[in-house]
Amino acid sequence: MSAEPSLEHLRERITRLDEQLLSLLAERQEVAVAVGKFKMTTHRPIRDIEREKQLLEKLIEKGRRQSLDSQYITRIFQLIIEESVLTQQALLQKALNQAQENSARVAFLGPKGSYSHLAARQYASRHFSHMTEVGCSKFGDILQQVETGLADYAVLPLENTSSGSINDVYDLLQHTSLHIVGELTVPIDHCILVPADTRLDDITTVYSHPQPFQQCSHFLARYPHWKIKYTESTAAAMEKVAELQDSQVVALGSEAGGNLYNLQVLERNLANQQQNMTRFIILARKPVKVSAQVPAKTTLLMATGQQSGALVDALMVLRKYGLVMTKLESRPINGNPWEEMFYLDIQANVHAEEMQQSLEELTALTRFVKVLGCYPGDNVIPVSVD
Ligand SMILES: C=C(O[C@@H]1C=C(C(=O)O)C=C[C@H]1O)C(=O)O
Repeated sequence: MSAEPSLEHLRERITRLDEQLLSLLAERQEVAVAVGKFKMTTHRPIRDIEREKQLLEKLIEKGRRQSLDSQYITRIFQLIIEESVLTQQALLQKALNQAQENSARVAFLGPKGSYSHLAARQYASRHFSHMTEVGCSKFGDILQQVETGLADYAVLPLENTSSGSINDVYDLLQHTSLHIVGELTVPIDHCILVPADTRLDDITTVYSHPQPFQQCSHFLARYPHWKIKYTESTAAAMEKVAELQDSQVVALGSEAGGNLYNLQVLERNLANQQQNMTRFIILARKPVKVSAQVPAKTTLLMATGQQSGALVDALMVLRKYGLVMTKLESRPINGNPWEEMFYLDIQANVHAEEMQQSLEELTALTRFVKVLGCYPGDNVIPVSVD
């Protein structure tokens, strides 16, 4: 009689396989770094879409023969390739900017566990071997820490796919002396975090930052009796809920953050948009050079005159030079009622000929233009095979 393998035995096998996967991922990443070094000396672009397509095609084919779903293979390898591309980008950037920082002081919103904290950690893991965390309680303080030299980098959320632009941050950018040196897009999965066993119907009070409340407004509309309490960050909400230990009082925030406060997930994936993501920017006192081998983004701040068609005229300059604008945002100018400041993200390196020509023409055409920063784009658009 052959005995069925025990659950324990099966789980041991899974654990061993996961460890092997991990070692293989680390080995692949090492090879990607070697490829990055090769590209550095041969001046080849980091991304090779054709190679990625061929890889994926073969993997899907081989996977199919082993009964693995093509969507599953695609998702996994898109993620692996993204990590490989971003690691190579960071390598080139470090060499170009002769960055010798092994350690950096990074300022972000909130105590440990906030989304900004998770973003800061993610950025630091790719760029520095050690990060000193500088948690701040206000967006303005984050910039000030770096402006005054108490920190080296500022991490700020700029826009979210559910709630749109974060206006307070845009307004602060008008007055900062710092430069944008990087961007980072982080998936945001809002969860109801609880200190003890509870049911949704038993909840009376929810703590969080205004942003998650906005991003989860459809879900929250189902529980109109819940009392909404604002905190300065999601981490501050978790801290509060962990301290109160009342099963009727919960926080809205990330699972990873909740783990740090021993809170459990009662409900997840609560944002209005299925793909809820926040784009963060990284700022420093000195601008960075962006290698011509990596995709660059340039962010401009611009005030046009108020004559008819002033904005159209400015945008026509971009069209003339074939520049792609990925974002246009307008914000009021403090003290000048009804006047607007425009923020433009352009897919180009500030040193590219067409960008320099555009800047020259925009300077002549508008009241004010300032380059807020030129930085490597982190949006690695995944290849797919149809
Ligand atoms: C590793 C390389 O760099 C990039 C990353 C790839 C990968 O991780 O498989 C494939 C192609 C490139 O876009 C490479 O060129 O081979």
